[in-house]
Amino acid sequence: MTLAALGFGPDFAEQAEGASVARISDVHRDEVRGLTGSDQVSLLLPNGLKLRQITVGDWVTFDPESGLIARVLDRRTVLKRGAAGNAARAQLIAANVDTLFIVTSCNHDFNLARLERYLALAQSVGTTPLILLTKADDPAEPRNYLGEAQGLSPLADALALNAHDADDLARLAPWVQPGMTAALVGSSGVGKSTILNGLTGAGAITQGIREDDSRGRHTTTARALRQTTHGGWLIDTPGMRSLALRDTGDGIEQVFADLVALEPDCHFSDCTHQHEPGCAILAAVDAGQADAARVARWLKLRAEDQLNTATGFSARQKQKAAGQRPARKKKKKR
Ligand SMILES: Nc1nc2c(ncn2[C@@H]2O[C@H](COP(=O)(O)OP(=O)(O)OP(=O)(O)O)[C@@H](O)[C@H]2O)c(=O)[nH]1
Ligand SMILES: [Zn+2]
Repeated sequence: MTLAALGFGPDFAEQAEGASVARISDVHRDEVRGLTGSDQVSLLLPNGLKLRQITVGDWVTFDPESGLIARVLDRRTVLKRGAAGNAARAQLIAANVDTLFIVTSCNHDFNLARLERYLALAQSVGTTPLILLTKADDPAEPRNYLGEAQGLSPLADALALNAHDADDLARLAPWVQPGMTAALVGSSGVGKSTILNGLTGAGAITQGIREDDSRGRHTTTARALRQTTHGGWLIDTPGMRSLALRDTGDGIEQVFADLVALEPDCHFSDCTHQHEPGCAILAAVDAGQADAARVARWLKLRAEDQLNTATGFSARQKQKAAGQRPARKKKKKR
């Protein structure tokens, strides 16, 4: 396997300046592992680098003698969420992800608001979203889930599949070719492990570690970078029960671009689109051009993002306040 097949590119090579590099494959409380293309290595954190500052998918330079990490290379993309119990503190989920596989199933898990949340997350970090609807083989479900998911946003496509079916899974091959990285997100029980096992050809070995969490629930806690049979990479992010948005304002604007475009037509510049006279959004709802439920989901998502982002006072906001262009914007254009 080559470094290029692991996703290493000229942007990382330039930063590494010839030092030994590894891609982080596993982050556990007591062990960090990486892949170098030829080896799997055990890595140590230097003083000053905290476990929560690195994540699966990261590229690092390290000392091959000691295994000590020297530096974490600037990420192309990074997925994060509000930490459990404290939404304003960011928790890293995965780095250098090209495609976000947003997994839901054709049953009670299917939830438009949650899908919009994940779409906003994908857009805000510049990863390509793909909605995967599992359990499409369930005969008890007459609802047109695929149609509803495809209708959510022109930014995202959706596929319906049976995660146990090899031919269905083979349709995901274009997103997991050598050098490419996809990450699975979605609620517990929707089929992420089934997709991971199917695409990596692994059985019980990569079944993840099930541990009792504090609430006595069983959740897969292993988060890892695994190679698929197509040569590319897949990151599972199990046990993500909640997804608190922070710092995804850009993504929300893109997912609801049609509504955002109407805002300048509101009579009041600080219109909340809830009761004001002359509101262009309410007018669009009345005229049947906008869906009231979708407008409500948009306002709720935006309020949540603003709250979490403001309390955290992110680096990006600071940059914005200082009149600088956030670095992330530039990267999206590649
Ligand atoms: N019939 C059918 N069953 C599926 C499908 N996908 C997953 N399942 C089943 O649904 C259950 C949950 O699937 P998992 O793959 O463990 O779900 P998960 O998303 O990894 O769940 P966590 O590890 O808790 O995050 C298992 O019993 C799977 O066999 C599908 O497409 N069709
Ligand atoms: Zn308005």
